[in-house]
Amino acid sequence: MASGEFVLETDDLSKEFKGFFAVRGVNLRVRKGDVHALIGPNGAGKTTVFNLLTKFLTPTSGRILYKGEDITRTSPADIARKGMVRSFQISAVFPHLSLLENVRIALQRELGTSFHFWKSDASLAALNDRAEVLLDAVGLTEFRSHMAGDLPYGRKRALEIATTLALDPEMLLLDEPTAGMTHEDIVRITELIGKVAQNRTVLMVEHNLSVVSNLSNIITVLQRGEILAEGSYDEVSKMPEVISAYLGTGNG
Ligand SMILES: Nc1ncnc2c1ncn2[C@@H]1O[C@H](COP(=O)(O)OP(=O)(O)OP(=O)(O)O)[C@@H](O)[C@H]1O
Repeated sequence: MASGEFVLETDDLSKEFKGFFAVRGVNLRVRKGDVHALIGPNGAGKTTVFNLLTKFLTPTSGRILYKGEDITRTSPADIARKGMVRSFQISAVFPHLSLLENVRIALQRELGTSFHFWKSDASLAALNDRAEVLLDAVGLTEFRSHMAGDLPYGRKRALEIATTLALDPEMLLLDEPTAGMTHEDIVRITELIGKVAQNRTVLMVEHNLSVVSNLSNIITVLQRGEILAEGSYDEVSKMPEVISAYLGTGNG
């Protein structure tokens, strides 16, 4: 169904690697305003689905719709322009520039600025103000003059979120946002995602189930490339088929 209710939909999406279906017949429906998590045991196909949605991979068959529009063959850059942005991969952090400069560059990129426009002092000041607001939103104001490369890992990811937010995406795709983080960083980034999700739609692949239960209102569980279950965390975590998939004893 291509209605306004769903921001992102897949229609019988499949990806085959030399006879092996990493993703098979997936019909994903991401509702506007939801924080939707994609979970599943190792090898379930989460990363492949994510890469299909963000156009890092081409589907073997099926369609992807963004706000009702077929984007199956649209380039990642064009999709970003339509408002769907993948964090952590797209937004490069420049290690030898300060945090403020990193966010400013992202803002300039978003605006597709002509050089001349930004030559005026007023527009440069406006850019600085917006960069400060974004740094504040991710809790990095006190580090604004530090070089990005000097930041610890968790804060670097927060900076990446700030540069992603500079694009003002309607829909944010997060690929394992807490991977490799310390407990303290996880708490901080979870809070941050909760905050930035307030006026957007978020789809995230996440291994940490406590992060999933804290943040997402709907969860799709994948197993062997197919959707096994869907529902709230409370619902899916009680389903015997989900429990057995996670215990590695499920036979589908
Ligand atoms: N490029 C590829 N060529 C061949 N097989 C692949 C390729 N990419 C993924 N696969 C296979 O597809 C299946 C799904 O992989 P995928 O990485 O999507 O799973 P995942 O759910 O993200 O797993 P994990 O939790 O371990 O990251 C796996 O069996 C994997 O070996």
